[in-house]
Amino acid sequence: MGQNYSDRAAQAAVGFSAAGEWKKRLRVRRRRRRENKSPAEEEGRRQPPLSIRQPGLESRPSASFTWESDRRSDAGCSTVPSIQQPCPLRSSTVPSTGADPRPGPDSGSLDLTPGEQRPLSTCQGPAPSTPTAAAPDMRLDGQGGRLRRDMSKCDAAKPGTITRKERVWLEESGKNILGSPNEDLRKILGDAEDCIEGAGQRVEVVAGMGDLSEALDHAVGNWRNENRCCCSTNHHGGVCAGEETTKRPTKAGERHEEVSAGGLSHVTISFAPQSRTDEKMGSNNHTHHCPIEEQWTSDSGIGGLRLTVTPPDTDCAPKTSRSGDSLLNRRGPPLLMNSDTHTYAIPRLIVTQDVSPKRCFPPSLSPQFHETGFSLDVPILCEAESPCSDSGCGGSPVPSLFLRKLSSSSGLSSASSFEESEDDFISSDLEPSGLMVCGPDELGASSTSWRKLKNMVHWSPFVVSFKKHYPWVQLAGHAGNFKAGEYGKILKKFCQCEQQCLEWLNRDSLRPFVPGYYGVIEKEGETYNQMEDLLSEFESPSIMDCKMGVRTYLEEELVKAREKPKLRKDMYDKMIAVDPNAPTEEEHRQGAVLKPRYMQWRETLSSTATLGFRIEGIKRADGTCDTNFKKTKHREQVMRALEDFVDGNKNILRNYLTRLKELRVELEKSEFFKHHEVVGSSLLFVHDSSELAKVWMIDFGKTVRLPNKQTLNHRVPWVEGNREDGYLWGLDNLIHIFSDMVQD
Ligand SMILES: O=P(O)(O)O[C@H]1[C@H](O)[C@@H](OP(=O)(O)O)[C@H](OP(=O)(O)O)[C@@H](OP(=O)(O)O)[C@H]1O
Ligand SMILES: Nc1ncnc2c1ncn2[C@@H]1O[C@H](COP(=O)(O)OP(=O)(O)O)[C@@H](O)[C@H]1O
Repeated sequence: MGQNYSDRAAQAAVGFSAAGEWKKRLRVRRRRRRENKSPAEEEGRRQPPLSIRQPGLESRPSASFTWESDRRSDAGCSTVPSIQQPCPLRSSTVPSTGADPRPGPDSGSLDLTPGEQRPLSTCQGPAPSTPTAAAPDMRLDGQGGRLRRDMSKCDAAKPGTITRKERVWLEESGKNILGSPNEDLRKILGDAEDCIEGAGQRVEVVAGMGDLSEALDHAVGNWRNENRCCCSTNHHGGVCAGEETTKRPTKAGERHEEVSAGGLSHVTISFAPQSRTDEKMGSNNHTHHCPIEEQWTSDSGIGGLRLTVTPPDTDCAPKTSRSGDSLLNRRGPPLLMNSDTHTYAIPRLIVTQDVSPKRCFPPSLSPQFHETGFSLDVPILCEAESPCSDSGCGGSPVPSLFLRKLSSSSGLSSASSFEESEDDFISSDLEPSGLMVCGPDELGASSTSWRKLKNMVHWSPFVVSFKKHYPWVQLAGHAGNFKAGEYGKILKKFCQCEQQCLEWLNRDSLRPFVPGYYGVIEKEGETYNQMEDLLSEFESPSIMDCKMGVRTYLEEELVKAREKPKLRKDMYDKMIAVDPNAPTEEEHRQGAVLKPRYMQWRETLSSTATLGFRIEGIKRADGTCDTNFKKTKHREQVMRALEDFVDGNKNILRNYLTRLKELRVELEKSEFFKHHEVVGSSLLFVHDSSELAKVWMIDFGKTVRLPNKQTLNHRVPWVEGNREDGYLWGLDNLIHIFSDMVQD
């Protein structure tokens, strides 16, 4: 902790270079490419099919599983728990098919996963009647009416077993339920967590498999954390375990888990509401919110896992169920064919190099801007400025206390805020270098200045080995913005705008596509938003950050730049590092540019303006990183980068494509998305050698709520004033590119 950053970086560098590990990996990777082998083939890392059978079923009520497959994408449906012997965990009231299973506020208990009680419907059996329309080849199975199964692929010989080819999904959300055990449990626990947020409740989780304990640890850790509250009611967790009849409350913060020989783990987690307000959170005005309907109704349907929530004695219970979101009702938006021809108007404030000198600015503009160029007699900001004051978090009343980005002065301390990590690896330099290795080899021990650090993180990924068993990579964004959290969580510098977005998004239909949000936390005098670490479920993940939309600055940034132009020397420096001829003569003279000018230069240089997204950075499983995509502009260049990212693996491409399409469906339905201008937000792509491939939306620091009832279409071209961001247009193009690559 007391160690200064340069010492630790130097130490890391020594170990790093000595091992020569990165270079070795590079060589292996190149060889693999030459031989056209996947990393899995090369390393023989594919997991053998794992078979877990529950002994002692007779004495201990549970469902049994046979886990037939390795870990795959949740979209791929290839991880198949087959329910061998459905068996009630305890006699509880299971709603009949199609019935609303939710209790009234006074009911004693709610079983969110009624699946264990019933066998899956057989191929021969009659389809249960259901209020929801079913396609001819589909019908509801017997699991409480909210789980759907494609019966057309059912194996007639083993009707109760879900085969590899089949797809089982939640009717309401369309989400596949097959996935890795940890993922399944996390989902359930995540749901429970949200219910708990409403008020004090008792949540019982019965995990039918011993190897789920890590996920339990994760969730219980989350719940136990007293700082996680994002509502005014503070909870403390008392956790006990064992047979239902031997539940014994323990001290808050403790967890006892009993894992039987058969691997059945039954954990009861009780949360008692406290009336006091969390003093720590006092400065941040958290509003208590009731759990919304989706959170009550989104069960997992996983046999063997059971979640029982005793509803609070409050009026927060949901009133209506979500309906009409069936997968069957999904509609795909039209594909855009000629994305490259799409053009957007460029606001007149901004001068790019190829703009005709005759271009003139409207008289409404500040006198600093006129035909002859900028008279740059405006203050020069030698350091990057916080967008929370300059531009970011636009629209939100953000006190300057909550800076989203670091100012130069706070940089060094923020860098050292990674003291929880064992090694800090910072890769090379301001100079974009194409393929970069995520190692500190090039980083001299003398590179202590914040300026240097900030730039390095700006231009190349920041790899941090959190104490918690896995490395964490910050591919893009601002140095010092992140800090290690508990296992599975990261802390990002507090930004009220982002907080509000994450809170809403965690209750929106987009929830599966955003990091879980765990409230505000204070650590060492700094305030952070605590969120899910999206890398934690992967092994040696490959990561890509794609910034979405046709515009990377808020409309209000333009307005501000006109009213109070500020010159940015740091942006000028970044500009000439890429292209010394990019600045105008005037800008050269001043050695500075305006932020929107820089941002727009970046947009037109890359694919942002022409495709509605751009690649910010890629980190591959072998440790190599590349952030030199500033000039990746054309479709073919993007395809090459993507090809390289997935190492030519079509299954991964396919899984990404499925996930992107699912995201698009949700975006088109989302209330949040309709009502927000989403600028500077990224899609984080993560996959690993098991071919698990997921995409999430991240970075909502410049996602701004629209006034009154204004809504956006997110596809139509932007003209200043309409606030359109081109997010969906970019996603359409991305999907189109992935589709073409899958078909190729
Ligand atoms: O990527 P490079 O070329 O380094 O440019 C960066 C990114 O556009 C940042 O966006 P993001 O945070 O999405 O990565 C942006 O922060 P904002 O999002 O605050 O606009 C920075 O503005 P400043 O923070 O003002 O420097 C700008 O300098
Ligand atoms: N929830 C998350 N889980 C894992 N990695 C994340 C998460 N959020 C951000 N990152 C990493 O940090 C980088 C920067 O994140 P971002 O939110 O864009 O930061 P900034 O606001 O500083 O631009 C991303 O490219 C990604 O590598």
